[in-house]
Amino acid sequence: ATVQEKLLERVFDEEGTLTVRKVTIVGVGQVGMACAYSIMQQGICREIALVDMLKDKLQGELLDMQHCQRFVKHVDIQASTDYAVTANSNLCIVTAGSRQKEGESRRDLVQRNVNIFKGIIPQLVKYSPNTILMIVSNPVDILTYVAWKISGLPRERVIGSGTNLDTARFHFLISEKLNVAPTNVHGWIIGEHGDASVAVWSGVNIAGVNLKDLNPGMGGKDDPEKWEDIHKKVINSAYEMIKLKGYTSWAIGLSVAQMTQTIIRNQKNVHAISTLVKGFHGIEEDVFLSLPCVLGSKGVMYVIKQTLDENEVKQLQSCARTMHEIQKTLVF
Ligand SMILES: NC(=O)c1ccc[n+]([C@@H]2O[C@H](COP(=O)([O-])OP(=O)(O)OC[C@H]3O[C@@H](n4cnc5c(N)ncnc54)[C@H](O)[C@@H]3O)[C@@H](O)[C@H]2O)c1
Ligand SMILES: O=C1N[C@](c2ccsc2)(c2cccc(Nc3ccc(F)cc3)n2)CC(O)=C1Sc1ccccc1Cl
Repeated sequence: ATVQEKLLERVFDEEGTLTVRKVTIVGVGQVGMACAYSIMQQGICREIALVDMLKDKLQGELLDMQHCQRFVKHVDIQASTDYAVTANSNLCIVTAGSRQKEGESRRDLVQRNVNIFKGIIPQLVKYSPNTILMIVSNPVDILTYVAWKISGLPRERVIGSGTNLDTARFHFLISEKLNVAPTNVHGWIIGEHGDASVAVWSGVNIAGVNLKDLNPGMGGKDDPEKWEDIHKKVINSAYEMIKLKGYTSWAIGLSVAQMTQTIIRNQKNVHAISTLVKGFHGIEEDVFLSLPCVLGSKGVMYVIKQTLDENEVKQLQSCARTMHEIQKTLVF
């Protein structure tokens, strides 16, 4: 087998780049507007459609975005509570959802968001049957599975933002420790987005130098340099931000804009995104978790077949079982 065949599991053959470039964002809250602003500011697409339930907030955000036109490359922005405004989108980003209520169980939150998705996903597919769906709403891995089931779209066109943000925070924290730019820190957080994510320490490298070769205890309990604290900080800093400012927006906005650019421009960059992982690393269930994927204008082109150590595989399979258990209780 060639290196490419050993490295990449093909999901589908590419069909070339897009002509019309339109992105829809559902949910104009803190995250949705950070995504919209980042995408506009980077001139990634020609049209942006905003959808929400709240008419006034929608109208207010539309005006504010339109008043940016003097400062950015031209982009047509439309907003409506009517999904017709989303027609012919290449990518629909879903940030709509409701937050966990005080003392609410995760399962109840999920069922509430499933009910919200039943009102959103079919509308998006009705007006843009060829769209890619990118789910950001939490719990993102389960809601990406729910969007896939409700939409009936092929697996390559339904993705979740997954651990793309977790991995970006991971790179930043390692860059601070090593005094090397985050873009030159290579390594992946995979599996479930959030608290139960899996840091692939065996793959963290700078210029191809594996840090674990320099410190075999890296990521473990008895590591004198306590590198595992970096992964813990990826998780704890999210809670710290919620405590300090009540939400998070800027990093997730830029993380989503980066993936949007890869898709709209068919750039084939690799991102850790939530995708159907059945068949990978011994996972047998229909669950969505994050693995490094090659993204293009038609969605997931390849999944990277990473070499994981026994502990990393065990953690990933545990995430898969958790997802499957919760998915079994959902009512569509
Ligand atoms: N995946 C990640 O890395 C990540 C990071 C940060 C936040 N998030 C998630 O993003 C989601 C949004 O966070 P936020 O801070 O923007 O919340 P928010 O409450 O500020 O915004 C949510 C928006 O969704 C809208 N909405 C609710 N139900 C709707 C429906 N049925 N149709 C259309 N719009 C609807 C609301 O009106 C609101 O404007 C949350 O689930 C949050 O957990 C995910
Ligand atoms: O930066 C965040 N902020 C959120 C947030 C934003 C507005 S309200 C909560 C966050 C922060 C902290 C915990 C948490 N947990 C959660 C779990 C399941 C849910 F359905 C919803 C939220 N979510 C949403 C979220 O996913 C993130 S990234 C994140 C969270 C926890 C651990 C690691 C990372 Cl990289």
